Amino acid sequence: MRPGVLLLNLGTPQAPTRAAVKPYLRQFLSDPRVLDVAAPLRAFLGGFLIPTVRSKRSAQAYASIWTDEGSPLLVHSQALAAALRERLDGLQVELGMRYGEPSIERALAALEGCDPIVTVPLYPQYASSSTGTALEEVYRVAGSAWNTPSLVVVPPFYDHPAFIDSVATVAREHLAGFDADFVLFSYHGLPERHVRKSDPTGAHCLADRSCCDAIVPANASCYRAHCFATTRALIERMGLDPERTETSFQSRLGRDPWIPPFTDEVIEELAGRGVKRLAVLCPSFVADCLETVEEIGIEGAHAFREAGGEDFALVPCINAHATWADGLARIVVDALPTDHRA
Ligand SMILES: C=CC1=C(C)c2cc3[nH]c(cc4nc(cc5[nH]c(cc1n2)c(C)c5CCC(=O)O)C(CCC(=O)O)=C4C)c(C)c3C=C
Ligand SMILES: [Fe+2]
Ligand SMILES: [Fe+2]
Repeated sequence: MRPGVLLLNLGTPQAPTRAAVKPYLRQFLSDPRVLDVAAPLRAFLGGFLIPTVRSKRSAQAYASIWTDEGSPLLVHSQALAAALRERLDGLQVELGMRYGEPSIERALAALEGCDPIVTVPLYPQYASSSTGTALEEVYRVAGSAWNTPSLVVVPPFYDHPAFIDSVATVAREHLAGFDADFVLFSYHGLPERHVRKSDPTGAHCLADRSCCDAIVPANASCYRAHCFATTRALIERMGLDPERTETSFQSRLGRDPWIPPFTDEVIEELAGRGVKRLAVLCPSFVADCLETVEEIGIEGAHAFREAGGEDFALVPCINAHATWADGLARIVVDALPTDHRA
């Protein structure tokens, strides 16, 4: 049988309007892997309160980044799927979004008859609220078919050379002529509780400041450990002075403790410490989206200048850059059973 490829990403509203953002937030925040509280509380917070309160501001933020082709996350993810199709002659490549359209169900229906299906969660670092929930949906849908396909799942690629090279290449191209005096690696944040839950020993993650200094069995699925591993690999690959870099976490939501330090606070502190030319990379996002373009590129840049900084450069995500499309094509081919490789 012929193999297929399923790219997974988060999903995005259909339009930058309150009417479209509200059901998107409702679906997203009703996910027990995202809001991991008792079901009645989740139904109230995620199914009603947060979408109601947040949808107006969120729709305005989406409107500020929307393109003629649509939401950046969807546009870049579709471009990556197309670039992969070109490189994987003969393989069917479909994009499935965890929330909204094109859904995982629709993508798997389009891949009917393909076997195996190489499944690629487009998240470099593992989190239950990103990779975990997308894979749970793939297993549910694929598992309900009469002829269940074989699935080959590409593992988190947080320090894979193809990913690290791509981020470094885009950064080098984008920062040519920008003499950064500090580089910030800003990752999507996560509640601390989620980090602790990913530790099978229950004793390692967040127990002390060095828990993410290396990947060990206890933090093999720890999002924070994966993020720090990405930072270490990028510092080395980009030849940066570690003293002129920092890792921080953005986009926190709600009142639970999220993993520090927080990007918005770090950006202001850096300006206060005399950093003038700040470059920011967002290596937990493979595709540019609300969290990179608006939160960092608009809000972060504004906050940095208000606090005394001079120049701010947001490095774009790897999107459908040729280096990344080449690298991902290699990752897919390497994941195929040997009798399917060209
Ligand atoms: C990079 C991986 C991601 C993790 C891990 C993640 C966890 C997580 N997110 C929320 C809440 C929100 N995230 C939102 C947007 C958003 N999140 C990711 C990725 C991860 N989230 C992306 C790529 C995007 C952008 C989507 C787009 O359309 O561009 C939003 C919606 C936007 C907003 O209103 O701010 C929310 C809400 C939680 C609670 C969480 C972990 C528990
Ligand atoms: Fe998120
Ligand atoms: Fe950890």
